[in-house]
This record gives sequence, structure tokens and C-alpha cells, in this order.
Amino acid sequence: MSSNPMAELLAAAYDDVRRATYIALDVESEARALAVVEQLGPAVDGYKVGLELFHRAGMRLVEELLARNLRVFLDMKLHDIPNTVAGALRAICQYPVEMVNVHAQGGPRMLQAAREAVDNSPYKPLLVGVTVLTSLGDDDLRMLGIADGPARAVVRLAKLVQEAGLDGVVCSAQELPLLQGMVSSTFERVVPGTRRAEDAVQDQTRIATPQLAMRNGATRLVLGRAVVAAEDPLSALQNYWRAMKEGLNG
Ligand SMILES: O=c1ccn([C@@H]2O[C@H](COP(=O)(O)O)[C@@H](O)[C@H]2O)c(=O)[nH]1
Repeated sequence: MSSNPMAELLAAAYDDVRRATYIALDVESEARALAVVEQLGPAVDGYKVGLELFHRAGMRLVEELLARNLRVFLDMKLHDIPNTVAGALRAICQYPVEMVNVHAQGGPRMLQAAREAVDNSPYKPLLVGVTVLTSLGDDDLRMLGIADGPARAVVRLAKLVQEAGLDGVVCSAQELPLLQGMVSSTFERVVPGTRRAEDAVQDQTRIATPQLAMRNGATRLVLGRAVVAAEDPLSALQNYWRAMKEGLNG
């Protein structure tokens, strides 16, 4: 990796929030993903590989990130019958990724099978359950037959996740206050869909600022297009980290 003094300065100045960040590599090719990694340089040590990039580049890209000593959140959002999810997790857990996820809506037996699969594998990444996608709002949920809104659905699903012994949940920052007192302090609360006031909401619905997410107890934030697609990604990242720090400190 070429020297990048600005990235090194950011890494040092924002180390606490840096360790709580994954940059979502939602890009169209392995080459583009590695170009982003190169551009952010030593500032960033955690990346999320999701469906788009995985279906382009597969585990080869994950291996490349791991070889660079980067933390990887493999965002596969597994949602299938228990046997199939367990098998997929056994395959994933041959690699030292830091975090993987399943859809909590797969139900208690699937969540338990996921837990057992990870526990019996060579590597044991953090296993978190996606509650209600941050793109979904009241109207979407009503059309899916969920009449009492995202907040109650998140609480219900978080309980299932907790009872199955998973390590945490993915939810929006808006629901985090409802989890206080319900989950332990070590339970991961992974929050995508944060936006600064000046950033486009895009296809997200239940957004919040990075300040509010951290203030509400998020343990990790996923930052995507607002950083990766910015004209100056390092400067966009600095703005997010500054905001996250403000939320942490007050
Ligand atoms: O509920 C969820 C679960 C996962 N995601 C993922 O996070 C990023 C968000 O990207 P932005 O560009 O910041 O919107 C993306 O990879 C999603 O797949 C989510 O948004 N919501």
C-alpha cells in the first residue's frame, strides 16, 4: 500500500470510532473494491462485503482483504431453512472473517442452527441477526402483514436473536433506545443507514445521524455510499468520524 499521510493522520486521530466502522464495498468489481481500499489506505481497517461484490468476486476478494490484515464483515444476510444456513456458515467459517449475519426472520430454529454451526467451526466470527432492514418503513411493513411498525418488530426479532445466543443485531439507530435494558452491554448493535443532514437518503428509510447512532448505543456503524461514492472519500469519512465522536462524547 502506498504511503498516505492524510489517511495515517485520520487513523490516529479517530482510532476509537475507526474500530467501530465498516466501509461497505458495494461496488461492481474486485478491481474497484481494491481501488477503494487503496484510496482509504491505512485510515480504514474494516470492510463489509455484501451481496453485490460477493456475487462478482466471491471468497477470492475476501481472502485478499484478509491477506491485507483487514477486518471483514461478510454481509450475506443468510435466510433459508436451518440445515442450509448452517451449511453456508460452516463454509464461511473456514475463513477468519470478523462478523457474519443471518436474517432473524429465519426464526428460532434457524438461529439456533446458525449458532451451533459457528460454534463448531474452526473460526468463530461474531454472528449477528438482521432484524428489520433499514430500507423498510411503516407502509412496507404493513404490506408485509406487520401492522405494528418497525420498532415493535425489531424488539421482537432482537429477543429471538438474543434467546438463540447470537452476538448481536443489525437494526436502525432509531430502535436502539428500545434495546437498552433488554440486551447486555456486550451485545453488538450494528447500525447501517446513517446519514449526515447534507447527504442523500437514497433507498434508506429509517435513517439517523451518526451522532445519534453512537449516542443511542451503536457498537458498530456501516458506512456506504456517502463515503465510497464521495468525490473525496477520506474527507467524507472524516466528517462521519467527527460526527460519530461527537455522539460518543456527549
Ligand atoms: O438493514 C440493513 C442491513 C444492511 N444494510 C447494508 O448496509 C449498507 C448501507 O449502505 P449505504 O450506502 O450507507 O446506504 C449496504 O451495504 C446495505 O446492504 C442496510 O443498509 N440496512
